[in-house]
Amino acid sequence: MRNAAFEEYYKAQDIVPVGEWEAFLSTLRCPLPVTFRINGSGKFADHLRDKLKQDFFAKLCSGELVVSGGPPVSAVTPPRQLPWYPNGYAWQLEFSRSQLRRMPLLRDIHDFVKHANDAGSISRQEAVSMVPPLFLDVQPHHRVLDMCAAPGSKTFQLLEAIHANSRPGQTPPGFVVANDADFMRCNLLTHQTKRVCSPCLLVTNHDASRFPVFLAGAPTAAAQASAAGGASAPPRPPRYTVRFDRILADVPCSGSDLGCKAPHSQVGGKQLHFCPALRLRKT
Ligand SMILES: C[S@@+](CC[C@H](N)C(=O)[O-])C[C@H]1O[C@@H](n2cnc3c(N)ncnc32)[C@H](O)[C@@H]1O
Repeated sequence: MRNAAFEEYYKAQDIVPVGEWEAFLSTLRCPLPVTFRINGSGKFADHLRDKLKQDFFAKLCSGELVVSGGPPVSAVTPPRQLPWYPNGYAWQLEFSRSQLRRMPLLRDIHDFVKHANDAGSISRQEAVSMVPPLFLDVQPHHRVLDMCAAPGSKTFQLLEAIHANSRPGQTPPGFVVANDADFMRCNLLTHQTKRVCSPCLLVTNHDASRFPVFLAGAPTAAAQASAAGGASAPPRPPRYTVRFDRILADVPCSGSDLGCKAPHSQVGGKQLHFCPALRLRKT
């Protein structure tokens, strides 16, 4: 896992002290642990968390492991609950491939997580990616704009916050506008977020640097009466510009092949990978 161009690029950024260079590289080479989040909007979320703990993780910690054939495998790192994530819904698993192959209980856990992910009751998501929506402290009445939203793991969390504490069948007053400049990725975004089954979501396909102004009309008494089958021609409600209470701009990483969909800047013949309009760059 060496890439001369990558190293040259990062050295040129001058962000890693010389004495920490090797530690920096070896940290980058460590495989990421599997992390996942139980989807809090599902009505079985607590049940799922307890099942994982009791049926799988408790057995793992009590050493009930059968190893099938071959040389002994290294000790398994116990699953770790991410302590900062609410309700004990986020977990981290660190199994190597050989452990997974040789230990039936680990295989069962792996399959369970995979199927629960396919069914929409959990989401595989990196731990760092779970953090921004938590910091936004979204409340059910908030109007939220997720500017660069696809494939939608953070949108999912934002919607969960909008629906927090709502009773079954109740529609919260807030909403999330999830936007992405890439049409195909908007498709992915719709697929991912439809698992929340929320009427409080609008998916849009715009360049976030030229995001259109949203107009809304306050429902007048006449309009409400009309909707209820009363008056025939309600007057047009006054228009106002929608202001968002929370905005998430999860702009593309500088090294990501997703790239910015706004025009790139050219400096000295080199293309700069950042969103000029968003004035943000993520490394
Ligand atoms: C880091 S990803 C977003 C990940 C997403 N927030 C999540 O948690 O699943 C960045 C996204 O920004 C989109 N994008 C790039 N340039 C954009 C622009 N000018 N306006 C809106 N979206 C843009 C890309 O298509 C990509 O889907």
